[in-house]
Amino acid sequence: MSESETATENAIEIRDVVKRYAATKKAPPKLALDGLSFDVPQGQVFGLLGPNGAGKSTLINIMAGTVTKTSGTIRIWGHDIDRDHRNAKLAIGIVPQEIIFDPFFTPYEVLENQGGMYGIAKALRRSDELLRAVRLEDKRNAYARSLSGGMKRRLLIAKAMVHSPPILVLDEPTAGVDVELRRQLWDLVQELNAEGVTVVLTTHYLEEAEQLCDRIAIINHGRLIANKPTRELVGMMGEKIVAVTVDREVEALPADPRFRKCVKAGDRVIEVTYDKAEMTAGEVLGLLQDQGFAVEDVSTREADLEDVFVQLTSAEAA
Ligand SMILES: Nc1ncnc2c1ncn2[C@@H]1O[C@H](COP(=O)(O)OP(=O)(O)OP(=O)(O)O)[C@@H](O)[C@H]1O
Repeated sequence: MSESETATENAIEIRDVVKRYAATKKAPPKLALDGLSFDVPQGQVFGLLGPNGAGKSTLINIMAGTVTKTSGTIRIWGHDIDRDHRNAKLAIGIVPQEIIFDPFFTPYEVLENQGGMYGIAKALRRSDELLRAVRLEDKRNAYARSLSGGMKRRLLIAKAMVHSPPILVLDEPTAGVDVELRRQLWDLVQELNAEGVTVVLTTHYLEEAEQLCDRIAIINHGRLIANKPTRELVGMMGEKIVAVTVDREVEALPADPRFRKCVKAGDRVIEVTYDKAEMTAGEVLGLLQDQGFAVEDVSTREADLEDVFVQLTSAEAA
């Protein structure tokens, strides 16, 4: 971080941001962001979630300077992206969704070129250090086109960190990446965060958000519908789910006013969602038995982020 940079408690402040895409021949105008406001506190791993088309990429592209917002303000590390574009840009590193490299550059050259673009003197560049950080030192001089998909993603992260920004934004960092590689990328994100980098990521994998993020904001139709510490969000519903295997095929589902949800989760499996404050798993089983089901097996789980996400986004759609 250079001395000219102003630290604030929030790494990013988003206020009343609206983005309206103009109509094209093929599509009508689209309100992609509808007055979005939230803060990303410094030092956190912050998850930005939402269904397809919610507006996540639009927001990231506005921060990256590739999409112009219609109105509202964004401050990055205290710098307004319109009035102090240069410092705002220096404070953030963005890893885009698509992987684009010139196939004939080596990882080392990709990082050196990026350093040059930021005007970093050759002696001050950290290309080799970054290659080590993303475990690509042995690919230093290979053509970018010969790297695997996961290696390319790691190189993109190194590229976004060339100017040592205090904030790193990753748009779908693990989309289409296998499980082992996903874990490697998670480790990398956690290492960077432990070194003090504030990380913002969008993801479709709710498990990823639940494991990595300190705080999660959910957007839907360009509006904020939740913004809470992950643990609070997951615990929000206080719901529990009990899956009961019964002795025969389920034809008619049992009913009780206290069941939040009751669904058939297999030929002989009934899944009941209930509120821990209202009833216990034992009472659910008792009710099932009263209604003529003999219980063969039972498993329970707490509601997870996926349940919260489905509930919040479907409530909005209703
Ligand atoms: N250049 C554009 N012109 C017109 N409409 C656009 C443009 N880019 C995005 N949109 C529309 O704006 C809305 C938000 O899109 P955006 O890509 O920001 O969503 P997203 O949350 O990132 O979704 P995904 O997870 O699928 O990338 C969508 O309805 C999309 O079709």
